[in-house]
Amino acid sequence: MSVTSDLTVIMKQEVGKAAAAKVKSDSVVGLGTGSTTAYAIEYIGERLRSGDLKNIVGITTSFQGEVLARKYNIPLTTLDVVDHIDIAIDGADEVDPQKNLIKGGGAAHTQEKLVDSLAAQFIVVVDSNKLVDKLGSTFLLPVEVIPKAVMPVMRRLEQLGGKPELRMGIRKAGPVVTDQGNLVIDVKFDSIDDPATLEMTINNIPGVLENGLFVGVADLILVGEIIDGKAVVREF
Ligand SMILES: O=C(CO)[C@H](O)[C@H](O)COP(=O)(O)O
Repeated sequence: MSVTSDLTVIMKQEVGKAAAAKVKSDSVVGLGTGSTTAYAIEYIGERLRSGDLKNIVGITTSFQGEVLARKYNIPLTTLDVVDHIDIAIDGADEVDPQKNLIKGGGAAHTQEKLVDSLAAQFIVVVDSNKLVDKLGSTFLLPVEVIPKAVMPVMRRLEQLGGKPELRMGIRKAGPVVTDQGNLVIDVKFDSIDDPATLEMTINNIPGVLENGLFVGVADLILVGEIIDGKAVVREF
């Protein structure tokens, strides 16, 4: 492992721990997806085990989150059963200064947007590499589509100025299939000037389930940074 990736892991751990510390007893907790949120889930599990945290239930956003929640003995519920979520913790692929996000690096953005946007407080956990001045600078925008809609949606995304490509699996011959059984198109936009409009425009294309722009959803961003060789967590 390189020095850079070691530091990234430390930032992710610290920010996950800081988010887990914000969970209160007797609450419903949205559990996001990704390697940073995985640390938050682990630390929530540790707090439950030590007795520091009591009587919480989690709502997961992916198969990955469900496996982790079970591993750390976090009781789970669903949106069929509860009518509110007190706090949600989730990662992001890009965060802009207005707290708008690109998500979906793990192809889980549809369930993530459902859970994160219902939470009274949505906390985003990222390392400092995820901060950008403008969304779309470093990461492609994920769009979940039903399988039959791939080609028409790609053509429409091109008309909108994007360069779409179907997400292919790593160590899998074929496309990535989401937890809902759909496919993901990743789109490069040279410049996302108006994320709110683009989010709505893409979601209006027939066959699109959800895209990875999260505009006006996040309440608090926790950023893991390395300062003078030490991991610190900054909030904004
Ligand atoms: O949106 C997501 C999954 O769909 C993740 O939260 C996002 O990709 C960040 O993941 P990581 O913390 O592993 O960098």
